[in-house]
Amino acid sequence: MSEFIAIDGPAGSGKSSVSKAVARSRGFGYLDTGAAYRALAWHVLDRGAETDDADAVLAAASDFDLRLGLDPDDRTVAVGESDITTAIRDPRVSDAVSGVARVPAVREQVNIFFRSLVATAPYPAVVVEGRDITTVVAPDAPVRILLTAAPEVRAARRAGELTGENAAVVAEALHKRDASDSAVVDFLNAAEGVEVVDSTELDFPQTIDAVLAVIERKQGAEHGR
Ligand SMILES: Nc1ncnc2c1ncn2[C@@H]1O[C@H](COP(=O)(O)OP(=O)(O)OP(=O)(O)O)[C@@H](O)[C@H]1O
Ligand SMILES: Nc1ccn([C@@H]2O[C@H](COP(=O)(O)O)[C@@H](O)[C@H]2O)c(=O)n1
Repeated sequence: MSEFIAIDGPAGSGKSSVSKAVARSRGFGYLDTGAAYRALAWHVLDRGAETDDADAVLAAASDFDLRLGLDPDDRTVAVGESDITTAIRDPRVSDAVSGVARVPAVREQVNIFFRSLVATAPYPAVVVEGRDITTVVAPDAPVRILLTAAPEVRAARRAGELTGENAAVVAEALHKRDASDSAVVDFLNAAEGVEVVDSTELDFPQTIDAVLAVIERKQGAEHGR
C-alpha cells in the first residue's frame, strides 16, 4: 500500500511541476488530480453538453473511461481511445472545468478513483496534488502541504508558459478559476497540521528543496527516524 504525499494549492502555485520533480527525485508516483477533472470537462464538452449543467455532467461521469497513470515521466491522459493529454490544457477546458468540479457526486466518484489508484500503486509513496487532497481525499496522510505563492506571481508564471496569450487575460482567467474553485473547497488556508510552502520568493529548485525538506521531516517523524 502506497503512502499519500498530499499537496494542495491554488492555480499556478507550482503544484504539478514541483510535485513531478519531487516524485522523480524520490522514486515516488505522481497523481495529477486536476487532470481527472479536466478530462471529465473535456468529455462533457466532447458530448456537446454544457459543463454548468449538473445533470449533463453526471450523465457524462457515468460513462467516463478515464486513463490516468502515476508515472511522473508519462503524463498521458486518455478517455477511452482518445489521447487528450494536450487538449485538457486548452483554455476552453480550463474555463469549463470548475463547473464539473462543483458537482458533489462527481467529487465523490473521482475521489474513490484516486484512492484506489494510490492503494494499488507500485511505489512506496505517491505525490498527489490538487485542491482537497490534504483535507478530503487524504486528511490522514503523513505529509500534507499547502503550496502557495502571491497571486500576481502565480499569474506571471502562468502567463510566461502561454506564448501568444495576453498576460492580463491569463491573470483574469486564473483568478476567476480560483474564486470559483475556492467556493467548493478551501485551498487558500492551510487546515490544521498542513505545512505551508510559500514560493513567492523562491525559485523553482528552491521550492523543490523546501517541499523535500517537509517530506523528510514528516516521514522521519512518522517512521521514528
Ligand atoms: N518557485 C517557482 N519559481 C518559478 N517558477 C515556478 C515555480 N514554481 C512553479 N513555477 C512555474 O510556474 C508555472 C506554473 O506551475 P504549475 O503548472 O506547476 O502550477 P499548478 O499549481 O500545477 O497550476 P494549475 O493548478 O493551474 O495546473 C510553471 O511554468 C512552473 O514551471
Ligand atoms: N483536487 C482537485 C483538483 C482539481 N480540481 C478542479 O480541477 C481544475 C483543474 O485543476 P488543475 O490543478 O489542473 O489546475 C481546478 O480548477 C478545479 O476546478 C478540483 O476541484 N479538485
